[in-house]
Amino acid sequence: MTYSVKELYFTLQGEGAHTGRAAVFLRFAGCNLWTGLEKDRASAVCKFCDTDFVGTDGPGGGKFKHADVLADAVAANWPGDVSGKPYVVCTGGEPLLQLDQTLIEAFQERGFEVGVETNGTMEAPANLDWICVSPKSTATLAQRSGNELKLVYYQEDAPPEAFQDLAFDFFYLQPMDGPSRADHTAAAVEYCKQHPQWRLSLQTHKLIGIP
Ligand SMILES: C[S@@+](CC[C@H](N)C(=O)[O-])C[C@H]1O[C@@H](n2cnc3c(N)ncnc32)[C@H](O)[C@@H]1O
Ligand SMILES: Nc1nc2[nH]cc(C(=O)O)c2c(=O)[nH]1
Ligand code: SF4
Ligand SMILES: [Mg+2]
Repeated sequence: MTYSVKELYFTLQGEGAHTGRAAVFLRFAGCNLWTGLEKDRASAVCKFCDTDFVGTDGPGGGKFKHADVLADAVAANWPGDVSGKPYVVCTGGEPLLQLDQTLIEAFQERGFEVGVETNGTMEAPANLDWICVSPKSTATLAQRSGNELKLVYYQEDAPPEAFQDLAFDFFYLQPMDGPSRADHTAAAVEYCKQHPQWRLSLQTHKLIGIP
């Protein structure tokens, strides 16, 4: 299968339970909840996306005709002279439109742990090492278990109470970025103080200006 990749780069995981961990970010092109075009944002299921996932023109992006070729490109982005377990975060766009067991195995054969950032509308492959689900508005949640549930807050159609009983190890609220980020942050802080099951996830890469 051919994989369409927007960009591929080495950075630190900025969000959630693995915040601060070195990782290769593999951003797949395309999403099932928004076209990625500004003209369609207001009518999309997911209206607050902070990411350009259209096309294959980003750094390290392109079309990869085989899992081994893409896994080699990811491995080439992991520096050879560092200690610790290599980690790849598959994101997008919606990675589960493309990420399959074959590609995950190809990463693992090269020594990588494999994480995913998904909107949860499709079930995740069974061989992933880390599953982060971030539910969106009215979209039906198919992937209802995993390692972390990271809810962008505040979404009128997706309150934390709708997810608090699902089978995840960690529950995070991530303030919605945009013009009202400060208000969303204050509201998330207050919710976490009142409901300690939930922890705050800040987008730390934005705070320090790394990708
Ligand atoms: C761009 S999405 C790609 C992965 C997948 N489509 C998803 O939505 O989880 C990566 C992460 O950024 C979060 N995100 C997107 N837009 C955001 C925003 N405006 N503020 C805070 N987090 C946002 C998503 O909820 C998700 O956890
Ligand atoms: N540094 C960094 N950490 C991230 N964690 C999740 C991200 C994403 O866009 O999926 C992201 C991202 O875009 N950059
Ligand atoms: S589901 Fe994820 S990639 Fe798709 S529009 Fe929403 S935040 Fe962006
Ligand atoms: Mg991002």
